[in-house]
Amino acid sequence: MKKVLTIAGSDSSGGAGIQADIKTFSAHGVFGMSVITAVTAQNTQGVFAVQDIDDDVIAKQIDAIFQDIEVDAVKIGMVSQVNTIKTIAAKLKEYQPQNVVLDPVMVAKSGFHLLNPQAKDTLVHTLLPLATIVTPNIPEAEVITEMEIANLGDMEEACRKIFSLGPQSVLVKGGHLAASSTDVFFDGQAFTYLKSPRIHTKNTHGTGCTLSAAIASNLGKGDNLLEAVKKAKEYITVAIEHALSIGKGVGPTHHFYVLYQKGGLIDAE
Ligand SMILES: Nc1ncnc2c1ncn2[C@@H]1O[C@H](COP(=O)(O)OP(=O)(O)O)[C@@H](O)[C@H]1O
Ligand SMILES: Cc1ncc(COP(=O)(O)OP(=O)(O)O)c(N)n1
Repeated sequence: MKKVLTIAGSDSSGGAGIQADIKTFSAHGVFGMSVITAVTAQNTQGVFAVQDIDDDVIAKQIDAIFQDIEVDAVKIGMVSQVNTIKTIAAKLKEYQPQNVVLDPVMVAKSGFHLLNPQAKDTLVHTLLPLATIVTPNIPEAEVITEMEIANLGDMEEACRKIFSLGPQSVLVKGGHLAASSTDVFFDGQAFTYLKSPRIHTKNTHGTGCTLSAAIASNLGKGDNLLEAVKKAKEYITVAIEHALSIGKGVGPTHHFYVLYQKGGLIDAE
């Protein structure tokens, strides 16, 4: 079985962060592991408190996994502090995992800052160059590139600018566009538009986490970058179509547990 690690924050309500990642990994038939960077008190209405985990405990979680288990892909989500980011970057350089998906989480949909604004430059200059793929949403891409993004042409330009910072590829996500939900993928050679119908739902908590965890799962299973991104886009579209009206606010995406079919276990390589 392929083994995929998420390095991210905990969402107590289970819609985003570590919890969304592990659900996504299970739905993809890969074995999920976690390094927790922060604990949030969060629900469908907002984020109410954050406790960052000490750097040495983050480092020891990473060591515990890599010194024992072969890791096929890593997904990185919420990493709020400068020292957290530096610790993770040092460990990635030490263990050299094959596939690194970086979701540069900055602000939750509720408006809460999950990245300390002072840590932005460290994230951009220390973690981005280590990523196989980086997956900013439009507001995050705007912060990284210091440009406004209003349409697909702007998303292409942002992809180029982010690519020049060192990752192997870039996916600018279109969930914050008004009219469509087209994501733009760039691998340094060509642009690919990943289109999906705009789903009219308020329940989109955890969409970015789910998408990046799905990409990591697919890369861990051996897909090339474009295949991994295309399949992940299909997965998130279905997960949003079946999003759950849980709680009083923005409900979470729904994950499908497809491991058991017709009474048997499907091949979960
Ligand atoms: N209403 C929607 N309908 C269809 N796809 C959506 C919708 N909202 C988000 N998505 C998709 O979900 C994925 C995550 O995007 P986005 O919501 O922009 O990320 P984030 O959660 O980081 O803000 C993207 O593939 C995006 O196109
Ligand atoms: C602990 C934690 N990590 C990341 C996020 C952001 O998740 P995202 O998928 O971008 O979805 P929204 O929260 O913005 O709906 C989070 N909220 N919590």
